[in-house]
Amino acid sequence: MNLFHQLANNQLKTLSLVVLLSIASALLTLGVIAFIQYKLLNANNLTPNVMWQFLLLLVVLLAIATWAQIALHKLGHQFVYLKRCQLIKQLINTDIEQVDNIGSARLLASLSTDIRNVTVGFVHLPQLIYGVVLSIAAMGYLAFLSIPLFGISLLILSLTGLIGFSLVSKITFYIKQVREYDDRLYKDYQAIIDGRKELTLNPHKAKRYFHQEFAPNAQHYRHQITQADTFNGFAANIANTLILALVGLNYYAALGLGWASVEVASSFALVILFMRAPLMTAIASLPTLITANVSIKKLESLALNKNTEFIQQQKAPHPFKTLSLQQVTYQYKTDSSDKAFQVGPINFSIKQGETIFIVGGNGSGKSTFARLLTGLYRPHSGKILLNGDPVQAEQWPIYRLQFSAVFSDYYLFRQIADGHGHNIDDATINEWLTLLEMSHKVSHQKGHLSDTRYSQGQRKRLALLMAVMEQRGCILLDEWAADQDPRFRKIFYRELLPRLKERGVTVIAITHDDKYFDAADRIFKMDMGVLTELSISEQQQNHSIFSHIIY
Ligand SMILES: Nc1ncnc2c1ncn2[C@@H]1O[C@H](COP(=O)(O)OP(=O)(O)OP(=O)(O)O)[C@@H](O)[C@H]1O
Repeated sequence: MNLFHQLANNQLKTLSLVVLLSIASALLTLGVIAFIQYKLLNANNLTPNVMWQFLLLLVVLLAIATWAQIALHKLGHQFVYLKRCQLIKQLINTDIEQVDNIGSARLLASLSTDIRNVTVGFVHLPQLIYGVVLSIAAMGYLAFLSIPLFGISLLILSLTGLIGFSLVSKITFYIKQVREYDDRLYKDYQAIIDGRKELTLNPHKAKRYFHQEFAPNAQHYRHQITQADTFNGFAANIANTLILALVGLNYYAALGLGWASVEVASSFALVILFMRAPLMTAIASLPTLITANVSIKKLESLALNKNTEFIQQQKAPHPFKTLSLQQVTYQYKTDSSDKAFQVGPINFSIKQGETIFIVGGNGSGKSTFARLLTGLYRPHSGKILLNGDPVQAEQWPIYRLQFSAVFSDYYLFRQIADGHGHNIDDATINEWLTLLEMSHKVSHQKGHLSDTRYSQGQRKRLALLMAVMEQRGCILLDEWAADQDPRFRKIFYRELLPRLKERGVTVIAITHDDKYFDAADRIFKMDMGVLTELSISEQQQNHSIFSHIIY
């Protein structure tokens, strides 16, 4: 079983202890039955001494059973904790292209649903282990009591197992479907939460979304889970009926056919009835265990990076001096027959301290180029040379350390840290908060911003603060000024960019602000994935000519 494999690989010692304790607990349970049978059912034996022995047996059983349960619960929760940490580290180490392919809804579904399913599976694992161990031990005891009656029991229990097995494959099928619909429901939740403004303004659209998207998915989910539960209930009822049939058959074989004495038949009935409850609980726990297994497979299907360690920087990267892209191409994957968008072949060279503007129409490939340049996407062909040396496959994590960025879909963290993850001194943070005209609004303590709930323009200023604080050689800004008011836009182009240049920082800014094109040392134009540098004369012409060239 997959769940068991993973557990065994991770926690072999504790798992062995838990299995031993479960066996001991099951054997002790049978010992209690045998004790009742041989000592308490005999009036001559009923002395205080025997009762003390009985009490001692019960106390030992209680202690061992409790120990087994606690050990297994601890083991299960420890496994889930480790799995959760491992998954997050894998996600951090996974290429952004793969993360984009999976999509945030599917990832969130896995991080919440799959982890929860695995947890629930573990909570039920003790019941399964206990039920199976007790049944095996009970069968051994039955064989000891009477071989012919044991033969009948084995036959009936094998039949139960066979029917159960065929039902389990059906239950597994439906549970897999349920998990697929979980993904779809997460997508719907995300659309409804992210699109809440649009849906609030247009209740008809909300109603349509509900009926056409959400409700069918929720109904399919309900259908599949009902099927899974129905088959599981059927499996439990069949097991229950066959066990009761076994009791009747046992009496028939003993008394009707004379295969055993009435005492042996009664002992048989007692053991079988005693075994019934744990066995039924074990069967009832099967769907949760199947679900946990489906979830583990689902987590594996995300194909996250196997590396569960944070990428360690062996040595500091060489300071950025020159960067050059030679014949670099990148093409998106496509599911449809449409030709996927491609950028390149791109030839692009820059030097430290230059201020570069990238201009181009919507969808021309500027943001794709930004991801390629910063190493988030890897070229499909061509070479990237840093300080004259080609970047090798294993060097991408080090290469990325040259850049900090504010992408158009940036995320604003509260932690302020330099490029090595260390705290920044307050004076440097305050200097930039003042330059960004945010010092009256934001405070910070121990490397944390007091808040991040500001206007779009203000949040972007804080994102720029974070990028500058990283103190990397090259800052990439994707339409940073688009959310700024005209006054601050001017400050950005006329004061902040020159200040960064003075400090030797290379700035690559994607922009549509033709009014400030003179703030750039060089301007590149992206058009349908092709990047070309504008000549000096083109750069010196007024912005109306730019609008003609670019748009
Ligand atoms: N994840 C993706 N999968 C497939 N194609 C994509 C993906 N992201 C972008 N594209 C395609 O790449 C093209 C370029 O997108 P990109 O975001 O680079 O343009 P842009 O120049 O930054 O546009 P804008 O100015 O509107 O931000 C788009 O037309 C789109 O078709």
